[in-house]
Amino acid sequence: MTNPHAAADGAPPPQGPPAPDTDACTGGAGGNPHPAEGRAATTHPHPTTHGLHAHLVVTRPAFHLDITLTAAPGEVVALLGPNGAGKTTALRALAGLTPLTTGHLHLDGTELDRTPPESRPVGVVFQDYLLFPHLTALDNVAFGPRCHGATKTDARTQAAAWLDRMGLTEHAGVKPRRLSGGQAQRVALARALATHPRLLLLDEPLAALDARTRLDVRSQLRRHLAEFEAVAVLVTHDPLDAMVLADRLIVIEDGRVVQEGTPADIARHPRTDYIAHLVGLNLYRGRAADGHTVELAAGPVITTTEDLAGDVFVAFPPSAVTLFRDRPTGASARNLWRCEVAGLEIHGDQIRADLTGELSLAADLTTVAAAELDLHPGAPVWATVKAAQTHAYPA
Ligand SMILES: Nc1ncnc2c1ncn2[C@@H]1O[C@H](COP(=O)(O)OP(=O)(O)OP(=O)(O)O)[C@@H](O)[C@H]1O
Repeated sequence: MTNPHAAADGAPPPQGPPAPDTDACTGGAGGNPHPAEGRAATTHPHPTTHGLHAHLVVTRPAFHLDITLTAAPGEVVALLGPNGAGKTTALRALAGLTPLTTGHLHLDGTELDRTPPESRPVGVVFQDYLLFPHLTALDNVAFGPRCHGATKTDARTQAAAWLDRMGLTEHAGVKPRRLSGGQAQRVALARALATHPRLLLLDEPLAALDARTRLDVRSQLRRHLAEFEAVAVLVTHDPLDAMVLADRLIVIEDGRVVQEGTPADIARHPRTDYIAHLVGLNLYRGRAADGHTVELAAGPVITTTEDLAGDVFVAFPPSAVTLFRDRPTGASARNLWRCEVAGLEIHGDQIRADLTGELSLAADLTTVAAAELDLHPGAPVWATVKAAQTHAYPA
């Protein structure tokens, strides 16, 4: 983690910085962990409201990012998306490390488009923390305030208070190599917050932690973010991090926003295969023909309980699917499809069967049921889903 107050917070470049100390902050000497791709410096006041208002356009030979991003002070927004979607590019553009090809970036009414990273009121926590290896936890945190003009004593007093808030007082004199992943992550967060940023950027902040530590740090981070009064933008691959930490999710695919909303809304109404997969739902797009019947483009029909017209999505969880080896007779489910097992994998304490055929879908069943049905790749099966267990909504 570091702060792209770059020079100001003086985080080290990843490949190993010159050794700064808390007195060594001289506007750029500290080094930026992710060198800016170039920009001139100016800050223009702009009469927009508080918070973040950004239209980020970055064009590269093989990639085009074009997203609009707004967030109110106190709001935590997660950028979620598959590899290569443009999340990091968006974060770097917000930090000033990647220049905008076009668009704008306003924070609390000030235009930052051309403000260099070290002059932006922005704090960044990177997934690999990027703490100065030769400075103690206290001096890592004190570096930001020191660069903002605090005396050495003041900077250290502020840093001590931040470490205390993070529950790290007893580690204040420890160098990063002697900190656990979770502790280093909290020092990194303290270092970003110690400069009182108006925009906090977190790049996969929990990715480097093992599962157990991740659980603890996730709940601590949630608490700190709840207390943070400015805008926080989080980049993650992990839907759980996004759901737990963010007030609002912005899903990016191929450089564009494909869906935006509260975690609950996105989990219930996924609009792309990527999101449906993330939240563990089977998702189809079709046309509601007579209210309760949705005709899928690929052929089959799904019966739902919702009364809709026009283009719709239909979703249902793998746990709603019941499998039979022989065609069921007198089954109450109105949705019945002839399928074949394409693959089987352990999914928690269940077996997940991937099915192809009249409809492609995932079905969850117990290991006992899988054994009784003698499921194996290539096995023919009948899949049923009750209409009441499907959920349809306008596309
Ligand atoms: N400095 C760069 N120069 C040229 N292309 C780049 C650069 N950085 C990223 N890209 C490309 O831009 C696209 C978006 O990358 P980006 O890292 O923003 O995606 P991401 O959503 O953060 O992905 P991941 O989750 O894998 O980190 C990718 O195609 C990537 O290869």
